[in-house]
This record gives sequence, structure tokens and C-alpha cells, in this order.
Amino acid sequence: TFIPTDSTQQTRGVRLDKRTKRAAKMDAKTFADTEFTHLIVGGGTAGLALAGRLSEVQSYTVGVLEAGPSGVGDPINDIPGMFGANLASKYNWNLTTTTSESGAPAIAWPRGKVLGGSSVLNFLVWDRSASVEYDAWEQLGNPGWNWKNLYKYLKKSEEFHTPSADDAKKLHIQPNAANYGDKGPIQVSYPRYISEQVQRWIPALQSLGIQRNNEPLAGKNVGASVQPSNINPNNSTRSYSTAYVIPHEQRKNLHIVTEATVSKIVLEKSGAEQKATAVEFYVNGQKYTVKTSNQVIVSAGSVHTPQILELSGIGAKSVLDKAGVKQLVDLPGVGENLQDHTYTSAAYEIKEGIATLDSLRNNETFAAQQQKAYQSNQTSILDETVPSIAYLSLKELVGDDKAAQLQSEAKDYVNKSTSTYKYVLEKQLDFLTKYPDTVGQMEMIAIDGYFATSGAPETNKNYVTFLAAQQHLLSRGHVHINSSDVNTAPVISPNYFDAPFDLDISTAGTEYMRKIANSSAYADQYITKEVLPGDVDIKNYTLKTFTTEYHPIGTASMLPRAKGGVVDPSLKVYGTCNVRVVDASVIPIHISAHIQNTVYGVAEYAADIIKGLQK
Ligand SMILES: Cc1cc2nc3c(=O)[nH]c(=O)nc-3n(C[C@H](O)[C@H](O)[C@H](O)COP(=O)(O)OP(=O)(O)OC[C@H]3O[C@@H](n4cnc5c(N)ncnc54)[C@H](O)[C@@H]3O)c2cc1C
Repeated sequence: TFIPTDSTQQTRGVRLDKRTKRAAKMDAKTFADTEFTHLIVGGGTAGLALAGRLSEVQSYTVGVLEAGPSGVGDPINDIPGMFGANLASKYNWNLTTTTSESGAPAIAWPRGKVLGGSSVLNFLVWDRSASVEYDAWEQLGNPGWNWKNLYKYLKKSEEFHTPSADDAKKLHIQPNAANYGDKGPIQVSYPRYISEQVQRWIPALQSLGIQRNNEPLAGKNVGASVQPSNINPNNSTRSYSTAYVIPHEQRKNLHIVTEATVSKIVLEKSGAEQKATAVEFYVNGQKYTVKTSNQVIVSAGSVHTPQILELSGIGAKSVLDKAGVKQLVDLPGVGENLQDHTYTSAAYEIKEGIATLDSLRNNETFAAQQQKAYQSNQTSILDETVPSIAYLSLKELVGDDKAAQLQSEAKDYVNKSTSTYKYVLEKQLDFLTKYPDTVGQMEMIAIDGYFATSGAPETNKNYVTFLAAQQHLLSRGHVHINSSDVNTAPVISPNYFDAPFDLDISTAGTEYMRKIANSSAYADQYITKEVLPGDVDIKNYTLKTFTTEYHPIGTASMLPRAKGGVVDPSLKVYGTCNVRVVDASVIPIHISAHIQNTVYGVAEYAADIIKGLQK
């Protein structure tokens, strides 16, 4: 009843040419004429997960409005080794930040504008943080939102596939299937193409004193590992949030409209609160209104969720006045407490004759062979993603003395803070002081090819790129509307490197990549030359070439209202009786992990709250 394109993702092998087109799309008018119990704004990562789970209840009617088109079955989204390619496509909102006062430049902020949202754009790293980082959510005032509960929901979203003994040996890992779920919609496996680079990863980190971590997704993620990706091993395709709905397209109580942009939630006074009665949306320039009998759930992601709340009159008076929107709920936390991860990159030229993802660009014959292998479901470099991951504590990154110095820099910054969110920063300090060895402060990654944020690869050269990603930035930013028009992008001000600690630790991350490159596992018969950073000032290089790790959170934080919160622990927006937010924006404090699995976990948890199965 709802999917506007083919539904072959689950079953098709890799016969990209033979797709069945499905025409059963619900048109905007029929959708607007239907009254839904649950209206979901944004069919992205969390939105579709929630839609799949809520429509299990037959008495619910679930409607989803997604601004982007369907990209189901499009090879640019499905082929794992093409990660990153769809950033330059119609599936990206193409947002840009402001510059920051620290001198950090404006940077691109990709976000998925497609059925499946950013789960279609992401680089397929499947990851979880240390348990104490999830426990911090509960300690900030959210009963139930702790590791024990969340772990159950993180696992509920996945079906894990154990690698063969041979592959595990090559990767230097021994994963434990008990750490993963086995019945969820998202397929999780190891890329079946194993590059030279990946095989050198764990030995390289071990030679630098970093312990191997065989169980990085079980609540202790510090150490070096090779991690799984959200890949369906049957056909080596991206497994993403459409997997929550495609198998259920026969459900009569689930309807999705794509290319439908929601412009506001219609609110009505109900006692002391505001009640959502409908949602306004546009399709092809035509305005529609659709009613809800129960609730509206905003799942538009960390940039657009605050935009929609503000356009609906929920937010700070100063912001709404400036944009010409009448305030209905005074909620100054909307769009605030923005937190992100950043990374810098280092590129190294490698020995001739070793294939990398660069070879697809450099060598037409190789590219054709690999394409053919992929199409016939054989191992191909197009199966490859980003599995080489390590989380380092501050001490591992910089040694004892510098760690003590950086720690006191962090404390100074927090002590001087006058922010509403100072207490969140104080909780974050615990990660450095109470759990210095169990919470990762810096993530190191290796990618098989040229993926640096600056410079350009030379023709016929192959590379390895290292990334150093800061996990617990003290700097906080915000996202706000500056217009009452939904088509004007909200202003994203991340305020990167406001805290000197952030630039100092990120600079240390940049330096550490050189250590990895110089380790014998990489230096021996593999790397031939450093291309980036090269002979430059490393701190300035860090400031000028960093980028986002694409993990913004916090802009509709689950925190007490008096402390800058936007939603309560049941994810209900303060001041309303039936508007919820379910997506990355509710996460109140960052975690040292790529966040898609956590976003699915939040949606799984939320579904049980809405169904009354959780308080
Ligand atoms: C380039 C990139 C790489 C990443 N790599 C990884 C990775 O390797 N591993 C990992 O774990 N995480 C990764 N992430 C992060 C992760 O994918 C996201 O954090 C997560 O998908 C966000 O989910 P969400 O539900 O909050 O938002 P989204 O999935 O972005 O969903 C929001 C949806 O709302 C829709 N929407 C917005 N406004 C409107 C409107 N007005 N009307 C209707 N619909 C609207 C959007 O089009 C979108 O579909 C990456 C992200 C990006 C962008």
C-alpha cells in the first residue's frame, strides 16, 4: 500500500537491471483525506523504524511524510563500496554550516533527503559506545534510558552474521555472536572483500600498545577492532531503514508519501498544553493538511526536527519573533545543545600493484572486472566499506603528562561555562576523570583509498587514508530557523573548536595518524610516502581541514525542561500533550560511536513507549 518504487532490496541478489517497479504509491490527496492515529514527520532512519514497529499494532493507522524521493534499488545507495558517492546526488539536503569564531571554516553537512534518510547516505559503520556513556543519559534525568535497557533495543534492530573462520583469521578478530541481535531487520555482517589495509589494521595498532578488542559492541569499545557493517550478506547490499517497512508493504495500516515536505504541525490549545490536530505538507507546490486522532511524531533528524518545531511555534521567543512565527510553546532548548563529532584526515601513497578503491578510478579493466564480479554476486572490491576502527583513551592518545594537561584544560573550560547545559558538560567531564580508560576520546579509522578532506589524488596512484575523530567535543552549537518558509534551510552554527581542549585533542589525533602510518605493519611493504598532512603546522592543518563525522545530536534534547530540555523521557515535547520527537536530536550527550545503531535503538525504545510496553 505504500512503497513508491521497487521492493527488491531484500531479495534481488545483485541483478540491478531486473527490478520490478511497484506503482502502489498513496497519492497526497488520498493521504490527506485519511485520519491517522500516528503521523510521522520524516521517513528517515528513526522514522521508518518507528513506522515499521508501530504498524505492528492493527488498531493504529500510521502515516509517514518524507521530503525526499525513494532511492530503493538505486545502485548508488545499495553498493557498499560506493559509500560517499551519493553525497553528490539528489538524495542529499546539501546543507552548509556557518563559520565558527575559532577560525573553523564553514563546512558541508550532508543529510539524507530520501526514503531512509541518512541511513542511505552513511558509510555503513555499525557501532556502539561504552555502557557508561548510555548510562549518562539516565543520570541526566531520564529514568530507564540506560545501557541495560538500550542494549536490548540496539540488538533488536539487527540480525548479525558471523564471518567465516578464514575471514575472521585474516581480520585478526574472533567476534562473539552473543553480543549481537539475531532477529532484527537490519542485516549486519563483515564486508566479504578484505583489503590489505584492513589486514594490517589490528597488528599496527597493537604495535602501538593499543589492545585488540574482540567485543567492541558489547559495552566496552576502547581498543582496536575490525567492525561489522550494515550489509546484507546474501547480496552484499546496504541494509538500511527501509528494511523496517518493505517486508510489510501489505499492511493496510501503514502509508508513506515521498517528496512531501512538512511545513508545520497544526496545534490547538488544550488546557495548559498545546495539542497537535494535524500536519501541513506540500507536494508539487500544492498544500495539504492531514489529521491525526492520536499523535504526531517528528523524526526529521537533528537539523530539520528543530526547524519543524520552530515553524510550528515551539521554541525560543527571540528566534520565533525574528523569523515571524507566532510562539505557542515557550521552549528555549529547541535547536540548542548541538553536539557533533569532527575528524581530520591523513593520506599516504602506497606501493604500486596493491588494489584499493582508487583502482576503480585508475584502472578501467580492473573496474569492469570488479563491477562484473559484484553483479554476479562474487566477492568484489565494491563490497568494501570502513571496518578498521579503534577507540583510544586520552592517555593512549597523548601519554600521561599531556593527558593531565588536557584534562585540566577541559575542567577550566567547563568551570567557566555560563551555559544552561553546564551540567551536561560536567557529566561529560566524568568521562575524562571517572572513566578515563573506558571511554574513548579519539576514534582512529583507516580507509582503503584516497578519502582526505583536502588535496586530491594523483592519477594512477593508490592511497590509504587515516581519520582521527574527536568523540567528546566540549564545544556546543545550535540550529535555528531564520525564516518562516520551510524551504529556507535552517542556520547551522556548530561553534566548532570554541573549547581550546577540542582543538588541542584533535591536533593530537592528527599527529597520532602519523604514528599509525609509521608502524611496521603499514610502513613495511605498504606505505611509500606521506601526502597529507605533510610538512605543515599540524594545529592549523587541523583547524582548516577538519570536517564533521556526520553525527549531530542534541537539538531536541531529552532533558528536564528547567534544564534546557525539549522532550521528556517518554520523548514527548514539553508544553504539548501529543507531539513526540524520535530521532538523533533527542540524544542529550554524545557517545563515542557512529550513531546509526543508537538511532535505531532510540526508535525501538520509543515504539515500546508509545505502545505502552515501556513507561
Ligand atoms: C554522510 C554520512 C555518513 C555517516 N556515516 C555513518 C556511519 O558510517 N555509521 C553510523 O552509525 N552513522 C553514520 N552516519 C550518521 C547516521 O546515519 C545518522 O546519525 C542517522 O541516520 C540519523 O538518523 P535520524 O533518524 O536522526 O535522521 P535522518 O535519517 O536524517 O532522517 C530524517 C528524515 O527526515 C526527512 N525530513 C527532513 N525535513 C523534512 C520535512 N520538512 N518534511 C518531511 N521530511 C523531512 C529527511 O529527508 C530524512 O529522510 C552518517 C551520516 C551521514 C550523513
